[in-house]
Amino acid sequence: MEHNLDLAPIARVNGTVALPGSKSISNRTLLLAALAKGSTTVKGLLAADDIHYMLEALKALGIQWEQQGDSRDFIVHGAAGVFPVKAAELFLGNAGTAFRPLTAALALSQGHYTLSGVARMHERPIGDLVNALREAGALIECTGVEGYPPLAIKPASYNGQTIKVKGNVSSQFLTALLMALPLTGEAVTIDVIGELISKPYIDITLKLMAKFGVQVEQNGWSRFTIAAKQSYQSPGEIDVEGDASSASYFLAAGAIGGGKVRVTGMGADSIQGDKHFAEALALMGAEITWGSNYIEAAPPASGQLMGIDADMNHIPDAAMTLAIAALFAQGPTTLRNIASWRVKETDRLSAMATELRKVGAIVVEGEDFITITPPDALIANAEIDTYDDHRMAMCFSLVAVTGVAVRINDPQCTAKTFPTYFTELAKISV
Ligand SMILES: O=C(O)C1=C[C@@H](OP(=O)(O)O)[C@@H](O)[C@H](O)C1
Ligand SMILES: C=C(OP(=O)(O)O)C(=O)O
Repeated sequence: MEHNLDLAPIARVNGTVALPGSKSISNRTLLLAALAKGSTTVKGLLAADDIHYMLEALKALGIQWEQQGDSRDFIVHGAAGVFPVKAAELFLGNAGTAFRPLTAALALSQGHYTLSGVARMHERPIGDLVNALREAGALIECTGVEGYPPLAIKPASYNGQTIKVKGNVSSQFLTALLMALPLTGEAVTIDVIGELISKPYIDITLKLMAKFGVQVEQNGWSRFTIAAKQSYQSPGEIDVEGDASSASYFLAAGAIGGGKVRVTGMGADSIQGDKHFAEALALMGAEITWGSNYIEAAPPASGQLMGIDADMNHIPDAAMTLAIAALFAQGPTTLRNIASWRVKETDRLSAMATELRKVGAIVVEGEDFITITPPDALIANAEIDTYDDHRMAMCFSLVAVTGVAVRINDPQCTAKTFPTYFTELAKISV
């Protein structure tokens, strides 16, 4: 089903948005709860495609879980490190946070498993994770193109005391190893080869593992050591924070759109790196107010956002939102160190450059950076393609917040992480 959404100019935004659950925390928590001893109540789970794929995969692997009525609270009955089902075919859409961690956990699970996804998932690299696991004895076949999904996993004896993994394509490979390796019960050291990208996502992984009773000794960003004989134990109950990447659209709307916008469900105490998006917005001049469980954004006192030149490696998802805020800033904005954009839901560097030009921006697309010079006046009624990328749809909706009409093609792609996005945007549009 493809259609488009015409967004009329939004004169002003104002109000509060209760954020949906964090994608990164939801999928990690589900997997850890499934691998733990005991039952875990997961409160405030995100309702979106990426989490649906993880839930269905866990069910196919024999993990029992129940939703509590119509709420977003789920009880997951952990299987103490062993998936009960020893042969399964899993379909994981385009959910990196399901695909990568499940690959590692299943490679250590002594069964026959296949993992596949949508066409784009089969273009997203996974070779660095597959090779790290193979060196430790895992039997994993790339059944299409080497280095990419789909994957077929067979039972194998595992023998890795030291595992090396490259860190420069996706941090999800290290996250996957960290979450899975305690299943072996052996002491293991993970060495990260080369620069690690997207570091704050590793913090989320380690903090959630600790909640489930597994400690990792961290030596900078290059060595992680897991002591022997640790196993996941249910913490009883876990609250999923609001999604900090989803927050970025509303905070940017507040900075651009003439009113105050507050997001609740995560704030200064959040374990998500994307909370730092608010600092980048402050650098552009926005008025930001932090609470322990909320962030609020309003336009600069001067009324004019300023362009910035900044490294965005720590917040690759929320950084896309800054590319749109740049349209309303004075002077150019350069977002650097974002090569990973090319291997996400689409080639985001190329997609962003193409669509920003449609609204009149002058854009330089580098291998790992983008420079956006805003036009004097945005072109109205641009027809924005979204490339099956939820973040492209959510980002470009903000064009309407400056009072310029815009058409968003295939807006339903927000279902990956935020199916109710456009309803929430309408609620703060006044
Ligand atoms: O671990 C995670 O939850 C994520 C890590 C990031 O990916 P990379 O490490 O591939 O940059 C991010 O873009 C993705 O949306 C979620
Ligand atoms: C990169 C993203 O997703 P994934 O978890 O599939 O990598 C994203 O949500 O922007």
